Amino acid sequence: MTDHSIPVAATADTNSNNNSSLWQLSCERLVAELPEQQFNTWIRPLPPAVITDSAEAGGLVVSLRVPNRFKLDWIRNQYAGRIESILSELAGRPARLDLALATRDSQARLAPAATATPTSQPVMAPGQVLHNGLRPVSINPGNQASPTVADGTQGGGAAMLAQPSQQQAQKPQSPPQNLPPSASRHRINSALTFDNLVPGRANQMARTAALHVAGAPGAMYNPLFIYGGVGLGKTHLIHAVGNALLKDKPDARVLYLHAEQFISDVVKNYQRKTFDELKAKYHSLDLLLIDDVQFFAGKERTQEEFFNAFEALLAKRAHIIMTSDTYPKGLADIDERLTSRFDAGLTVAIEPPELEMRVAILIKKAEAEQTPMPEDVAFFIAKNVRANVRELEGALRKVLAYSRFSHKEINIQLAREALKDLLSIQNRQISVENIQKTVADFYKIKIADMYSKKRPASIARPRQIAMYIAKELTQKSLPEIGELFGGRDHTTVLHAVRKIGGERQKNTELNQQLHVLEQTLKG
Ligand SMILES: Nc1ncnc2c1ncn2[C@@H]1O[C@H](COP(=O)(O)OP(=O)(O)OP(=O)(O)O)[C@@H](O)[C@H]1O
Repeated sequence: MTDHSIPVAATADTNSNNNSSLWQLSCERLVAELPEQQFNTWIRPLPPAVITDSAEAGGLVVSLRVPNRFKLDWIRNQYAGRIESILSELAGRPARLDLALATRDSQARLAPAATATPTSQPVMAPGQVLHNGLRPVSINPGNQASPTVADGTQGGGAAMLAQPSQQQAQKPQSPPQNLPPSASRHRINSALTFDNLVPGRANQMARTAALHVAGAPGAMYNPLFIYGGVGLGKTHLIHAVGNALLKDKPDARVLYLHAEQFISDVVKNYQRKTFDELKAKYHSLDLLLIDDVQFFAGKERTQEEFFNAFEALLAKRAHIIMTSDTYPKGLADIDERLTSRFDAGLTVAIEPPELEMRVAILIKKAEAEQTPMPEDVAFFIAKNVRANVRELEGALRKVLAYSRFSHKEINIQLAREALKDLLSIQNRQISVENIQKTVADFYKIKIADMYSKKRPASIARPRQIAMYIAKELTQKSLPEIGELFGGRDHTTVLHAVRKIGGERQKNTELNQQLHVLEQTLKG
């Protein structure tokens, strides 16, 4: 069902090549990063990954099959996070690793990573698409996941990536376990609901608006435009709306799709000259949930077709919810007649979650894995992993795997060990000095002005922004920060933190600048 390849390819060959070269490129990065012996022991012997694009997972699902339990635990524990971030970076989309034991059948086809041929050796049958929703398979090593089979009737990239294995090709295809029978039609991931979306200040407005739409689509807030940085729960939220509406009205015509799927639909229909089909598909919906519309940038034909669908849907009071990494006016290379329409309903941001919300998310996610998480450990992780919820999940996964692998109970010491790479990277990168330099560069002031007593707004404001970021991204206390800003009083720092934090909620441009600065600092 989630059927396009990486990035959007038209032929089976291109898909396989993209698939394989993405994995090869990641291996090249790992060769450069890891000590030779580690790479040769753990990574080189792996068969090439099978990479599919999964709307449910909100990005790429990278399926790696490992020959034994020991290796599985070790790779999951030591390398999974890094492999995911390399692949995400290379593909320009979130990538999630689905690690599992190789079946006997697939073992026969294991080939060393470094000798991967341009065509991958996938472990799936044609028409099968890896489905792991957003439930990380890797949290549960008891799950010896041969990939769950999802509906592949839409055909397309992922199906074309796969080569049949005798045994699997004969298996009857059953619907994925955690999706309702209609899910393939709606492309909604039933695992992403309001129930398991932790509320907090960071998503308050977006969640409230989304609940409203789910209860009365077509009424208020149409279109609803949700924006925010990576991994903050935008995809989760719009799936939640779809699930809530379908629970109430199972016959509602709802469709979730990633913007790239719309692009690839336009391309397909353009080639086949079947625009009526495109219209029939999109113009008849009651609720369209479309993720990452920033991907429409520079795609004129797509923008035109989306404009038509948009107008048709609004005219019949169908609801449209979009997500993006930036607010409508900040979208580059998208026609203004579209961006102004995006802004015509309600535009809301999702912010990075604050500490308490991060703790609540960790506890909830651990509960879902039937592993109680001591509160002090949740605080420890939440204090150290601030970037976004996806990273928080990654850290949780590491801690759980480490505990399981080492047969030790979860406590702060264990979490510290499990996350030591991550912690050392953070400590290295985010110092107050680094923040001062980055902010000074960004606003084109001298670094010395961070410590000076100068008061013109062009200097005082960046200084306040740097203080705010220092409080957000470091463990320093207010007096310590004040000291590092030319011996200022802690009340000055508190004033800056409150002022910039408050403005951030209302001022989209400032919010955007802060996102850029935070991402830069987090590397
Ligand atoms: N408030 C929350 N409560 C529980 N889980 C959350 C919350 N916010 C995000 N998540 C989880 O974090 C992960 C990333 O969320 P999601 O994919 O929705 O992010 P996104 O904003 O769409 O990111 P991207 O822009 O990279 O696609 C998902 O597993 C999601 O379930």
